[in-house]
Amino acid sequence: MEWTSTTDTSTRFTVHKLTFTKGEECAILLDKRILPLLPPASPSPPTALPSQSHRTPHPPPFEIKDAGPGKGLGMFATRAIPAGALILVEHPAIVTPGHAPQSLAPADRTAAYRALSTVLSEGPKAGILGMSNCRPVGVEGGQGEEGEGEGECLTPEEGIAWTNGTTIGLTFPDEMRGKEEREYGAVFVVINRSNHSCGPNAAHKWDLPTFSASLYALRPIAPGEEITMTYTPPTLPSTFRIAHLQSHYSFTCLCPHCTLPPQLQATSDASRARLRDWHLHHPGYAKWWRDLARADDAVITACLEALELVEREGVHGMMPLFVEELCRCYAVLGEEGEWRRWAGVLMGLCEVADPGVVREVVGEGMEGMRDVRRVRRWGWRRVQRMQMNGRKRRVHGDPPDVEAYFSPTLF
Ligand SMILES: C[S@@+](CC[C@H](N)C(=O)[O-])C[C@H]1O[C@@H](n2cnc3c(N)ncnc32)[C@H](O)[C@@H]1O
Repeated sequence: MEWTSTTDTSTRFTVHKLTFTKGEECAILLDKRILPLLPPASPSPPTALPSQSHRTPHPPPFEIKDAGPGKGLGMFATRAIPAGALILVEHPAIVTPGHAPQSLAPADRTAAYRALSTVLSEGPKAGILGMSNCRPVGVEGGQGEEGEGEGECLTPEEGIAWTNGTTIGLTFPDEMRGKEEREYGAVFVVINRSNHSCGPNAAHKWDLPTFSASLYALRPIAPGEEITMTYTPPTLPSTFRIAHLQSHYSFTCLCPHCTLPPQLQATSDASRARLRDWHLHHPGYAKWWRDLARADDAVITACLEALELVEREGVHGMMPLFVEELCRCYAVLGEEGEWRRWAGVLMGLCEVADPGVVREVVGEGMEGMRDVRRVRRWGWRRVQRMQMNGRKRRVHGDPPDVEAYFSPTLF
């Protein structure tokens, strides 16, 4: 990829164009202080997907088509997509700061956003200007001081950035500490065609070194099914979600999770609140594994219950949290059948989303799958129980402390 310094739109911002190896282009409106910290121009291997090809599957498992009244276009599966599978890898077409340009004088703000499309070649420019814009576009050309209304944008580029911008991580210099200063959004011409659902079946992951995002399935997606993401935290109460989607994206969410009868809506909100606060109300592996006063199935029971709620509410993005806990529990209990079952689920779910967690749980190079005794803390609890029963000595290397035998809460 190649960086081309282009337009200084104000003392603070500049627009850069990045051209990738296959000719895709990205226009980036940046605080100048970030420039030296951008990824090097040379292509680098992806960090997100070490175990698989990081290219969009061929042919792509989706098509873009009309999504029905009021929804505009959407992304639809053209074949079955398994849970965790890669759907698409894409470079952004534009990147913009979330808030800072709003403080610029209208003329500078207009120039900054305008430059985003003018630096692009005709094809990518048409691609970006064809994206959805849910904001009214006000007076253009920097004369907008009086004309600016609520949520109004000065140029189509600004409205498109607001409607489609997906938060990405960049590297920031120390002096840029403010949360708002560090908020950058990227618009992807294909990924951002996916519409919202409060029970989404897909999510995306940003990879800074390759300057790309990977869209992947959160659960199995059937052929013909719409591929959806969430634009708002799905465990918030439905009234919050609906208000947020209306104010930010100008649509009323009519997904099945927001249009339940009142009684069922209250139950759904309560279930989502429980999932959101799970760590406050339920025992977790970290506090349980050495605590032999707690039942062996305490965390497992809680996780299985959580997974039922996840399934019922369609918030599959939370699944890996609980599946990881199950794997760790079954490892210390030395239950090979259950461990293999859940490790297989985790590997599928996290191949794209979080390969690091798979390495931690299953071991480097999946060695735990070949020999479970290589899994960290394998059978520790079982051995301790046998030892307590006088049948076996302590496992080599484990601490002989009293906490290992009794719950700290008993003292
Ligand atoms: C990021 S775009 C999604 C793609 C868009 N449908 C298109 O045609 O390009 C966001 C816009 O799509 C529409 N949209 C997304 N999800 C929707 C939903 N669940 N119901 C109705 N409209 C939705 C809204 O107009 C929203 O402002």
